[in-house]
Amino acid sequence: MPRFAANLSMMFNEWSFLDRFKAAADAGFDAVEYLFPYEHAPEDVARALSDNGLTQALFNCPPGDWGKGERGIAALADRQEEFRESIATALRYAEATGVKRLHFMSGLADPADPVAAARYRDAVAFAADRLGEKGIDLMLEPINGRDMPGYFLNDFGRAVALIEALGRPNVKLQFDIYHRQIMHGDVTMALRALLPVTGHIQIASVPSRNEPDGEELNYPFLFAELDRLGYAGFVGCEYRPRGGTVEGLGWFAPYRARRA
Ligand SMILES: O=C(O)[C@@H](O)C(=O)CO
Ligand SMILES: [Mg+2]
Repeated sequence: MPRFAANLSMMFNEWSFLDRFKAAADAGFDAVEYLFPYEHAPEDVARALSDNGLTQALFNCPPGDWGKGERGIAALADRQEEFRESIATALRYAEATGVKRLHFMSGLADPADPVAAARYRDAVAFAADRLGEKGIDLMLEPINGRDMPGYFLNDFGRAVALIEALGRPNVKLQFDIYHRQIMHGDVTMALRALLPVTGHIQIASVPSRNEPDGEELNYPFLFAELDRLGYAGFVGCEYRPRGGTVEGLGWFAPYRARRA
């Protein structure tokens, strides 16, 4: 059975960030993920995890100035120093939370620009080395251009080609099924082909990005397929509930972990 991680950036928004951990545990999750923890001290995040018996599945490195529209800085010109600092910051939170995988966003840049491509590749190699020293995997996540117009890493094939070209065992694919379906479709065959390089999976219905309980994709089939493939990682529930988060957890009932 897949091990689900509640995404606290999208789910449980009825609670303040640090209270979402308890809400997720009460709902039956034993792992959480989110975009960014950086508005909170590392020790406060660590306490929210340990108080509620939760495992930190994943979070993102700082993305540049999110409020001004930045979506990562890895492929951007003249941001190398800030990028390196962002990795150091993320590693401080990784040490506090015990997370074993981190994702950093590529940024908004033309994928055909050779300078952006070289910067991104250098950034991945640099971060892979820093994370590898701590036993942490680096996730590369292709994101669809409808949700994030102008995003550099907007193609699964390109992400996998880079992972294979770099040949570093701790650089892996973040396979967000929602993005995959919008960008390329053929989800099941892609899971079968790419599972060896996949380090994290995320889910949502398509096209609404709500609960994974209908619309274009048959999630019960895909969850069974992950079991058939022997996927042992986390499945991040990165969806926006249609209404109340708890009220929308009907899809989760058959998979809910038994909690004391
Ligand atoms: O799919 C997404 O949007 C996220 O996983 C992410 O990291 C960037 O927004
Ligand atoms: Mg995602």
